[in-house]
Amino acid sequence: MQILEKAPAKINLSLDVLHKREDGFHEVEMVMTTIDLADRIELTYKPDGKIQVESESRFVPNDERNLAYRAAKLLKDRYRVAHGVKIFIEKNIPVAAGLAGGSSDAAAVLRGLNRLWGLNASMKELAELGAEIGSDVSFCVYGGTALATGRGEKIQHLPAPPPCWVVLAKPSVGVSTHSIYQALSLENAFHPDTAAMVEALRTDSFERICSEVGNTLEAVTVGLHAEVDQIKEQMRQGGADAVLMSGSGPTVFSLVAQDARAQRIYNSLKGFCAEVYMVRMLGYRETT
Ligand SMILES: C[C@](O)(CO)[C@H](O)COP(=O)(O)OP(=O)(O)OC[C@H]1O[C@@H](n2ccc(N)nc2=O)[C@H](O)[C@@H]1O
Ligand SMILES: Nc1ncnc2c1ncn2[C@@H]1O[C@H](COP(=O)(O)OP(=O)(O)OP(=O)(O)O)[C@@H](O)[C@H]1O
Repeated sequence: MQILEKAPAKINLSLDVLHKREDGFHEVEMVMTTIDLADRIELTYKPDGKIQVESESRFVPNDERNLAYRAAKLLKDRYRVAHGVKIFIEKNIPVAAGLAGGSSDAAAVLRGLNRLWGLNASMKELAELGAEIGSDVSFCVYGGTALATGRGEKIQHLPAPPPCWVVLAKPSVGVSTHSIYQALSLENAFHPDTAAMVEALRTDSFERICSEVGNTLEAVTVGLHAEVDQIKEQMRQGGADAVLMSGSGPTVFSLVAQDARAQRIYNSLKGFCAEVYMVRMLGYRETT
């Protein structure tokens, strides 16, 4: 038996860091939404009880360090499952990019194995398990559009943004989320207006969404990788409606309403950056 799951990337429309907690994590307020740039996860039943991971990508580990493996192991242990699985990951989301690629793979494995192994766990239970793997996994279990608080694991669903193009470009550097949070100084940091972004989504206002995008971590990553600012400037000059770095970066995305303008920004970045994508928002969540 085989099950296919799509594992979409996320972007942070806004990301505010409030303070550092005693457990070392930071309290955040993030508005996240999924986009149509996705890994494809193939789950094949294995009767021998083993978990095996395969991927053709040279950037992800094919062993227990893979977040997809960790998701399968957690589910197997917690639900005392005797079955096994072969997990094949078709990697399309750039790695260490601020797009939650690994987290989304883990979430897709939780959703897919729930079906393959017939566990009948609710989405809420899967999201709670996901939080044990990483801060972005709970959001990725549902996908769609949400306000994420706590360290990112407390999810409140929001309406999908109005349809538009998302043009993304990743500079050729990888970024460690841990080191960006470590380098953040909250004195004089920029704080986006989360409530205003939530309101913009609730009132379905593309203009307000565009004027409220903001990310506390952006200045830290820009300080380390000037390419991030160069890409932002190029997108602005191309006429993007909004431009922001996603997560801890270094990927920069722009929101563009007009088809021709999105295509022009995409073409202009292609000559400058190896990894450029032009995709639609997904916005809607998993409901089963
Ligand atoms: C940057 C974002 O991707 C934005 O969506 C998330 O905040 C990070 O999510 P993630 O990659 O799933 O993060 P985790 O794997 O849980 O944590 C990686 C590292 O980031 C730091 N971290 C992460 C989340 C958070 N709220 N505070 C933190 O300080 C911690 O140092 C942690 O060791
Ligand atoms: N299935 C996976 N896909 C991608 N990376 C993985 C996976 N499993 C483990 N990793 C490791 O996790 C690290 C971060 O990868 P990932 O692509 O999830 O980062 P990210 O896009 O910055 O995520 P986030 O936005 O959640 O911070 C990489 O160094 C990679 O080796």
